[in-house]
Amino acid sequence: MSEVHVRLGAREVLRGLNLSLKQGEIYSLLGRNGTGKTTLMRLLTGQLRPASGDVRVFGGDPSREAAPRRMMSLVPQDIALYPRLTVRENLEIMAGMAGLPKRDIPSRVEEAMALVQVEGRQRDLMDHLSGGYKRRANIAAALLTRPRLLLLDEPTVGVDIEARLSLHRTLRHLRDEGASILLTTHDLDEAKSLADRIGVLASGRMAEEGPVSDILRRMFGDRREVVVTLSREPGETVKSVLERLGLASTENPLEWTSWSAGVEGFGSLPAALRRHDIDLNEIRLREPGLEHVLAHVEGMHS
Ligand SMILES: Nc1ncnc2c1ncn2[C@@H]1O[C@H](COP(=O)(O)OP(=O)(O)OP(=O)(O)O)[C@@H](O)[C@H]1O
Repeated sequence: MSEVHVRLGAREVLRGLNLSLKQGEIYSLLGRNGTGKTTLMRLLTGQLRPASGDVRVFGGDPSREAAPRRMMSLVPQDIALYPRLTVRENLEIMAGMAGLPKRDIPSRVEEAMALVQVEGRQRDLMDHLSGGYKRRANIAAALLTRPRLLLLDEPTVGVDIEARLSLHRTLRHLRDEGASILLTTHDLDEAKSLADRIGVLASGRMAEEGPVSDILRRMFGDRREVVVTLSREPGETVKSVLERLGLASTENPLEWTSWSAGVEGFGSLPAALRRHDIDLNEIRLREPGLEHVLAHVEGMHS
């Protein structure tokens, strides 16, 4: 999509957004609540049309043509299956609703269940499944049509670690088979380990985009976060000394941070802290991560 503008009510949610997904990649969309991640998904599924700009999926306009819509599947956050039917019954019904030929339904259901490893629970009622298995079944429903583009809205919220790892394996497998995968997540570890590229939405545009390691290098270079942990909560005098030394407070009153000039170390900071008799518990260097990228982006757009 290019130069996409969307207004919802009085809010201009997207303001000139550009996004291009590659074949065979996992792209993770990050951003604060309300930055427009769900809106972007609704544009791709054709449920919403931009006020201006262009949305193309496999060359077609998903809001006007059925062909691009048939090549994609959306996994919504809420479980969209019947609670009083079994996993298999649900998938058979969904396959019929998706318009698959009757003779293909049993094999497609088997295939989808195998992809998310839910075969062992196929005779269980949806209602009786754990959150993780419900999520797997929901994803299986999206895979029945063998989509070339898979959209997932926060797919691992509230699922246990086993289901999360299983889902990651499934998504990597689909990616390796050539599908494009776009997912939203607030879990930064997930984005880092899973995504080939991330995009950070802020102020209606993609504020940062690329492989995580490239963004970190571009944004922070060799710099490391210096984390100073005090032995006891600082009074006003100590606080002003810490601030003069270039340290910023964090949510933890004992923890103060700044940025090093490079990988070398702390510079003159330990000596300066000693000189001011500040009770130090620990001082360490932390590699910047996605949480720093988000804080940086949000700082620039707040
Ligand atoms: N129908 C609507 N009318 C007016 N404003 C809307 C409407 N739908 C959504 N919004 C607003 O548009 C903004 C973007 O919403 P969207 O759901 O796309 O955000 P999001 O990034 O998916 O949020 P979250 O992370 O909470 O899921 C929000 O501020 C939301 O309040």
